[in-house]
Amino acid sequence: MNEKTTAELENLRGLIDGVDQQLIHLLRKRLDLVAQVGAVKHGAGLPIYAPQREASMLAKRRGEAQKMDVSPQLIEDILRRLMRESYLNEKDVGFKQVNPDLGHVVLVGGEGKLGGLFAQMLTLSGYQVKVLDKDDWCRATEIFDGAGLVIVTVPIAITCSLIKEKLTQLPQDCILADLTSIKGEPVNAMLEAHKGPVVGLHPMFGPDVGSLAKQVVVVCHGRRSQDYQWLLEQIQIWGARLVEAEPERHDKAMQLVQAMRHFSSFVYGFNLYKEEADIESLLQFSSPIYRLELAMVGRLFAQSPELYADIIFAQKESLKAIGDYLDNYSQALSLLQSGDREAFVSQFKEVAQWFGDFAPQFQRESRAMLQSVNDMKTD
Ligand SMILES: C=C(O[C@@H]1C=C(C(=O)O)C=C[C@H]1O)C(=O)O
Repeated sequence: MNEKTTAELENLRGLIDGVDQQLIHLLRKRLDLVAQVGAVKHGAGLPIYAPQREASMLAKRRGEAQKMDVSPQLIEDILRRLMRESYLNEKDVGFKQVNPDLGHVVLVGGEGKLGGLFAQMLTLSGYQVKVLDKDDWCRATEIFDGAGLVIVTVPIAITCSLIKEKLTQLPQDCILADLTSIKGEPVNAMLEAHKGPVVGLHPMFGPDVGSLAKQVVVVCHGRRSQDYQWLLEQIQIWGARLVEAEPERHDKAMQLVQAMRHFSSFVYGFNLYKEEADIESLLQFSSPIYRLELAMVGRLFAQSPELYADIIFAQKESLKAIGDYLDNYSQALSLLQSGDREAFVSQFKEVAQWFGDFAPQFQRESRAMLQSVNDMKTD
């Protein structure tokens, strides 16, 4: 590089640094305004997450960006990231308490990660939370006395027996709820053990989400839904979206969404291990989609084997879904073995047609994810 180029670059880079510094000031200003919105909403008992405001704001900013020859997608990406920050900051002000007259809440298994998240959200909403974990059963009568809500969040394998054996003497009008990732058997066990209000919940996210905004919680109604309506409202104030489902329909979906999905991620990792793959060099050669796939598989092995065993072994019907997958794999493999390229292409088209509009939708969604995977690269 000659001196002139160096000087020119230095000058321009100095100007860019200045713009970036202004951005930090603007970000600070925006965070302060959002905090004020948070305080107003908290006072009025409104959830922070306001999807309609977001949609109309994004539409306006996209239009304005376009007029200034700035990519609409760029401003949308930036604003979405900023809005995520807004939800995280909500924890500083706490949440409206929908039912101030409720007695205390007991979290059975509250020392687990998901239990911990619910304990935190309930405490931030003004409820008194007591945790009952493995070693506390000797004090159970005292802990349950006066409880308005009991939430069971123990490993799936022991959920039903624990409910049937240990939760039969709860206060009459106390709400009994669970967070188990299957719903049929736990909801039945709760209905059997307790004659008061019962509701099954399944948070469709892990305990490491920073905020519940936009997350989904499945609700399976048990009994006396008017008595736990406030709890559903409370969860919505945390920003989550509720999806009501019959336990059977939920459990059937879980055979694919959880058991089959996690099991095939497990097999993917198992196969890499058996093949003695060199992850370092695979990463070097990987396209962003492959890296994303490795991230999905790798994160499984960063978590508890017991948790995944619980999820995969939860329903014996999942064996059928997983067996079907193996059959379909073999069938597709035989296409390959027969060298019938035409047949493969026509099978591909048939599946693509079945995906319909979802296929291009998933392509758009993954494009954004792949770009952020690429942004994360540092070497
Ligand atoms: C700040 C608000 O709350 C949330 C955060 C937003 C933001 O960061 O711009 C927009 C909408 C809400 O989801 C608001 O309602 O204006």
